[in-house]
Amino acid sequence: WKSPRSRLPPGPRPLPFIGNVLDMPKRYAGTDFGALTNKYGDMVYMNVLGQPMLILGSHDIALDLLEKRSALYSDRSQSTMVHLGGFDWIFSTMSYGAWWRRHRRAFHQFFNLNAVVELRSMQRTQVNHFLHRLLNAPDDFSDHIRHVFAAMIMHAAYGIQIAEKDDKYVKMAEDGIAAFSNLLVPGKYLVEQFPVLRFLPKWMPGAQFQRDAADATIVVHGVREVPWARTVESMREGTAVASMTTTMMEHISTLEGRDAEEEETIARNTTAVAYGGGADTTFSLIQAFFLVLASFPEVQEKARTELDAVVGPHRLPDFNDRDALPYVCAVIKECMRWHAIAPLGIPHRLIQDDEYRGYLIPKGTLVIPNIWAFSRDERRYPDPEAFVPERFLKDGKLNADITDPSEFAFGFGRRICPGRHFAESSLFLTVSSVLHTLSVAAPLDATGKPQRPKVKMTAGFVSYPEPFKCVIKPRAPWAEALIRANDQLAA
Ligand code: HEM
Repeated sequence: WKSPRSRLPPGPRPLPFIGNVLDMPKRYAGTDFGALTNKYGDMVYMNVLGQPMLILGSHDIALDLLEKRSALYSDRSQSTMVHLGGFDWIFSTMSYGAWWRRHRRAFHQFFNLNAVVELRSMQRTQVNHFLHRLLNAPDDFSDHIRHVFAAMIMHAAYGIQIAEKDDKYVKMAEDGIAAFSNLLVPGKYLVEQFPVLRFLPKWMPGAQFQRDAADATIVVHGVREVPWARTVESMREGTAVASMTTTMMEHISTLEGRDAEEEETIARNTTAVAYGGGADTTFSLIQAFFLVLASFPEVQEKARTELDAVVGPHRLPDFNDRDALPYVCAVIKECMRWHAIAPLGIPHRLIQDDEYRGYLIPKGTLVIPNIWAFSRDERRYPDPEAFVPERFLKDGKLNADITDPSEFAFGFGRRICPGRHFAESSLFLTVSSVLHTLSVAAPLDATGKPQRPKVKMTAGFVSYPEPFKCVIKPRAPWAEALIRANDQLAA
């Protein structure tokens, strides 16, 4: 016979009242949780202020629980602050159930593998603008990366063409992400542990959370209502560009009563979620890609040899070239492995007691896949801190025996990222076009020696490389001419 506690997976001993609060990550969550995995094994159980948590240090266990048992492991924890701040329409935070499923289905309709093909010509136009901006103002590369993915998503969701600078819709969406992240800072709001506090009136001392939540609700309006209303208005005027919003509105116009009302709510919610889910994540990966180029010059050399042979100097690479560009594809895979964009994914919540490998996993446990640790698994990826695209290749082709990082970077099971096909096509076009036309190098110091940027990633739900400098130039006169010929952006 084993006591219930000894049947739980191993983990650090909890302290009275606070449990394992002191064992929570202090800096970069991937490495801090990775250290617990090294000590206790691939399943680490903790209890933080009454909330059970299970940290998964192995990709195989994540697949066993979050994919094979996804009927049990697809819920999310509910946050009082997200609710009070008016953000509970974001379906990535919704409980597992019929309402979430309807959102997910609506979203999937526009971003599934076949549907994203429709978005390719828009992506092409945006990447051409991006190359042109890099040519005109190379030092602002980080702003251009943010702009290109913001432009793609605003176009796909609303048919809105954003301004070159200080776009008001992008500003609203960014404010929304900031307000949402602020509400979710771990440990910031006591009301998360003691939901009864939500009844404190706003003016009471200690009710700052009420005021913060009220401020957030104002931002929500900008994210969810303003771009939507603008597109509906342009539909009335007959000037709307085809988008997720116009297609959904056309369908809604065939419905009546409650059906129409519910579908419209779902449509507003899913269009507004696209920016929050997609802009930061893709930005983070391309930022890491530029860091790689400035840090490992040999990668560019090898990619160019492949691109010169397959694409040549008279055109830009396109989606149809993907199969003929295994090295470029391996660079993208290695970027996704080397830099864990969402190091802990989004935790899944277990809806009933479960047993796995002889351990009890209690109902309500938050299961956290340590995606960063999966990407550092030395059995799969020897010398994991090195940037080696060749690890994905065998005899000049992609090697199907090596785990593709997109099998864990986008999460798991029924909650797997529904924007992954769109993300992957955006990444391919951006990476291949930059490699084909531009040279990205480390800045030189006073003695003319390259100053390789420091590789440091930010902590947080989405992790980015810390700001760095690089020198961007056209790789040859033909490349500059090609960029200018393919894009009419004002100089
Ligand atoms: C490289 C880019 C991206 C990465 C690494 C990424 C990663 C993730 C991860 C790890 C999750 C959590 C999955 C889970 O719970 O197991 C997720 C969920 C989600 N992602 Fe992405 N994502 C990316 C791009 C996008 C894009 C472009 C969109 C939208 C167009 C998007 C929309 C979403 C949404 C809506 C969810 C919530 C799904 C749900 O809870 O049902 N993501 N993503």
